[in-house]
Amino acid sequence: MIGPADEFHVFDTTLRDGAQREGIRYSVADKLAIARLLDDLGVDYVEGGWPGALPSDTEFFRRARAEIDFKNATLVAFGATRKVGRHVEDDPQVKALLDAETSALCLVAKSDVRHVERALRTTREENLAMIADTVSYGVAMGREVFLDCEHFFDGYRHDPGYAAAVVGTALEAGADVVVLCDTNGGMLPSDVRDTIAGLRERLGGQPRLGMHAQNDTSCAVANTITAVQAGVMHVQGTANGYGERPGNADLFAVLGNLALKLGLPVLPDGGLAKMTHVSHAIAEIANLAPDTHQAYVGHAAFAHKAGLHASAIKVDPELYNHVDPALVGNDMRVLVTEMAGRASIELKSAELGLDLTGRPDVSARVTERVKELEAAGWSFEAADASFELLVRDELGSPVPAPFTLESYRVIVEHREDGAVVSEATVKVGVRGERVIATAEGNGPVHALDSALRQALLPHHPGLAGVELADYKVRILAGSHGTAAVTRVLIGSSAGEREWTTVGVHENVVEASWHALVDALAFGLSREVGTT
Ligand SMILES: CC(=O)SCCNC(=O)CCNC(=O)[C@H](O)C(C)(C)COP(=O)(O)OP(=O)(O)OC[C@H]1O[C@@H](n2cnc3c(N)ncnc32)[C@H](O)[C@@H]1OP(=O)(O)O
Ligand SMILES: CC(=O)C(=O)O
Repeated sequence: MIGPADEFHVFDTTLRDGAQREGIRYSVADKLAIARLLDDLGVDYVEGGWPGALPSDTEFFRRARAEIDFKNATLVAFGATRKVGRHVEDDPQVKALLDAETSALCLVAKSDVRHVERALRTTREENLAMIADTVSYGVAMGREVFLDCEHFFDGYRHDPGYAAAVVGTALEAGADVVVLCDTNGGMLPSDVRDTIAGLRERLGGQPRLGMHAQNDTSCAVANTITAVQAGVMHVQGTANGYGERPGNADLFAVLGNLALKLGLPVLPDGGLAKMTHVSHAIAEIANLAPDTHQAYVGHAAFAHKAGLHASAIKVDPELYNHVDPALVGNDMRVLVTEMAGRASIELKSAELGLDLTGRPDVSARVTERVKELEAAGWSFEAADASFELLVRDELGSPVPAPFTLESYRVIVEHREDGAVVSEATVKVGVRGERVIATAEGNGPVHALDSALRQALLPHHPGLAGVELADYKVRILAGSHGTAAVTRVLIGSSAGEREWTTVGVHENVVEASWHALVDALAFGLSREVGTT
């Protein structure tokens, strides 16, 4: 049923439907940057927004014309069919659409008779005339015209004859593709399959159909793939599934599935491998955290936690990956947690450059220590640096401690004027010298960090480049009669390099101290050697 691959369209609506997501507010510069990323990825169409409705979209089209030299994509302006009772030539919104000077237009039209009668407050015939007039006018103006049939699936269920008449009218008027929209996002794949089969039977021939799926049942990607299997030759989607309400079909999952499962060459050579980068770059521009667990492109899309998975992956990564992560520009990772077995430990160590081949004693001891520590509240999943220190320890080549601790002390002072100041004193041995240093900070950990650096810096100048970038605390409820403990994760950075360490103790300051000392020791071992 899948049509010819060279006729297939990938139509991105990140800048139109994607911008309808709560919390997203793109500037014109953001939109231009996203359009460039999508063009570079290799989609066929980029729907840029609604000129005439949003002043910033009008401005976007003006600047895109002047500033972007599209290599792969055609820019599309979105708008509605003419207003009820208006001549299409006199409709200011239609004029604004044409003034965007794109070679392609996407018109939204009503295809559910209930919307025609209640929302447009007009007749069935007038709606068909609005569609025919606007499509044929766009075609006469030399534009490629797509028609989005709003609420097509609900409309077809309610009155299949009318919904099919809308599609037929648009095709007769010259629409290049008529897009069936699940606007309320309530369909299941079986609804999509049966509706498209019924529509094709009514229309006969090879109607050029597309699919636009909202994600209200979490089926938008599945519905899009089903529509392709049912014969549509144009798919719409948005980067990371951004869109109105729960969103739209995630374009990256749609593309991954079409290319890697159905063998459709949906992107130019090399495009698929750009998906992970493009997904994350667009999330950054949208000012949203990338979804770690997003299919294909999420940081955890190929992250394996269970020991049994790792033991098979060690033999052959294909055994537990549905595709090679490199095909979509992603990486496989092995996570070390209490669910790890020896294979997880060996794979993770290899990832960190530590070869445990021929050292089953070390893998076994590390596995045992990880399980014990995780049971006590430690978490190595995000703390690769602490894991590496532990493995080096068991390998007999520990990272040298940059100092020996005599004692530390922290006080928190609440002053009469309401100011709260922390002060820390550390007494340490560094290269045979006893050093005492005191520092203030805006919190106890900051004060400790400052005092420790003050003591160490003259002997370890490399520490100057190490920064504390993140600090996370979690109280873990005690189990089996034990007291609650505090887990601290410290994220550190030096230039481009970042690492995380973990500390656990009943006392938050002591937990922080463990994470801090490991952070500095690890940083020194990487940045400036340990001498
Ligand atoms: C399913 C979708 O997501 S489609 C994309 C929807 N996107 C947006 O709505 C974002 C941009 N929208 C806007 O800026 C505004 O809604 C505008 C500029 C389009 C219209 O604003 P207003 O003129 O103030 O009208 P309002 O939004 O209240 O109502 C929409 C009007 O368009 C009419 N309309 C709705 N769909 C269509 C259509 N397919 N064809 C023609 N007219 C339509 C409505 O009947 C209503 O007409 P009325 O003014 O005679 O009552
Ligand atoms: C056109 C569109 O965004 C919809 O029907 O959902």
